[in-house]
Amino acid sequence: MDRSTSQRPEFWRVAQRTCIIAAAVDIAFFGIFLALKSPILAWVNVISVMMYAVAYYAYGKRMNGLATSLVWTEVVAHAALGTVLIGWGSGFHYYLLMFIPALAVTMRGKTAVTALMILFALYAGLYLQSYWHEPLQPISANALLGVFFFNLSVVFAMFSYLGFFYAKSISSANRKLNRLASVDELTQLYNRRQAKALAETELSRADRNSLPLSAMLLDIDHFKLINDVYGHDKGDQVLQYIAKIMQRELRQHDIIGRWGGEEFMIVLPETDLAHAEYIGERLRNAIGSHAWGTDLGHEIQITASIGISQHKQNETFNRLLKRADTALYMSKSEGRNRVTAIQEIPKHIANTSLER
Ligand SMILES: Nc1nc2c(ncn2[C@@H]2O[C@H](COP(=O)(O)OP(=O)(O)OP(=O)(O)O)[C@@H](O)[C@H]2O)c(=O)[nH]1
Repeated sequence: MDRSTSQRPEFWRVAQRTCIIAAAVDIAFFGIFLALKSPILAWVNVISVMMYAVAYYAYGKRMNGLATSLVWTEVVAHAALGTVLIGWGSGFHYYLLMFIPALAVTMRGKTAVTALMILFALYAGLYLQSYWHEPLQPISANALLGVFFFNLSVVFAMFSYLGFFYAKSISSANRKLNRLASVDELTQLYNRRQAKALAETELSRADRNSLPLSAMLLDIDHFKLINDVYGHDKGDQVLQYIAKIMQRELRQHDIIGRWGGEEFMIVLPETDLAHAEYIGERLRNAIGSHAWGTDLGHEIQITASIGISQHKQNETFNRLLKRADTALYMSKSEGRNRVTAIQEIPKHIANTSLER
């Protein structure tokens, strides 16, 4: 039927649920029209209930096209018969209006415009028919008023239900999009863009409140070797598990982001250099002491190198990160599996063109 809803099973679940509501309304109508001595309309409702039962079953079996056609046929036929038999004042035509949002949401472009025009023609045609012709089976004015309010209430309730459903789908789609835009799929940590944005917010907060803050870069040692020897999947598993270790070892409000392939960036608010170094050691130990089993049946040693620096009042995030990066470079060049915390870039490194 459409492209937009084909990937949204919840849409079809709502359509299926609507069949139950509609069938319940038709059962009520069966009683009402028998009481009003309108047997034709009463038995029309029995056929409607049967159609909704088949549509419900078809939605359950994912025969969405068939189910939707049945619902369409029932609503159009019911609205037309109700209007022709007891008049426009019955309010049966309101049910047709429920197709406006349904069509606009589920169809696209010319198909949607054509379907909406057909719906308009049907609605206007029904009005003109009742304008030019008297109802075939009129009921008393009071009964007509009762039927009108019943129909109005049902349509009101269904519109509200659909409105809440569409609003819920939009906000859940937005949440998914935001998540996709800010989270790294493999590790479920913040991606680089989001980690940087959050880090910059924390930096301003630290500046405003004169609080210490440290940044840490953590890079897995010889990761290429892990991929080469044990395969890319094993490499992915290692990245995922290291993300878990970091989440376990760090505080809730620390920012952990995947900065690049096998490199992670961590911002530790309200943490000075000495304390950040202690946390870095704790992380390094947790990674190094973990039993990393392999499919080959033996364990491998995985280690990480860490570089840390503390934020200076009013400096940019890039400057802070540059020092943490230099510290990481020092950890790597001094043999890896170590933590280096610096507050100034050593002269002998500053004088060389360090580009990592
Ligand atoms: N499995 C996996 N590997 C990745 C991913 N992203 C990057 N890598 C790999 O990470 C490796 C990084 O290699 P290098 O930059 O040479 O670093 P290294 O081998 O860890 O060496 P040192 O950092 O110097 O200890 C490369 O082989 C990348 O292909 C990923 O998402 N999954």
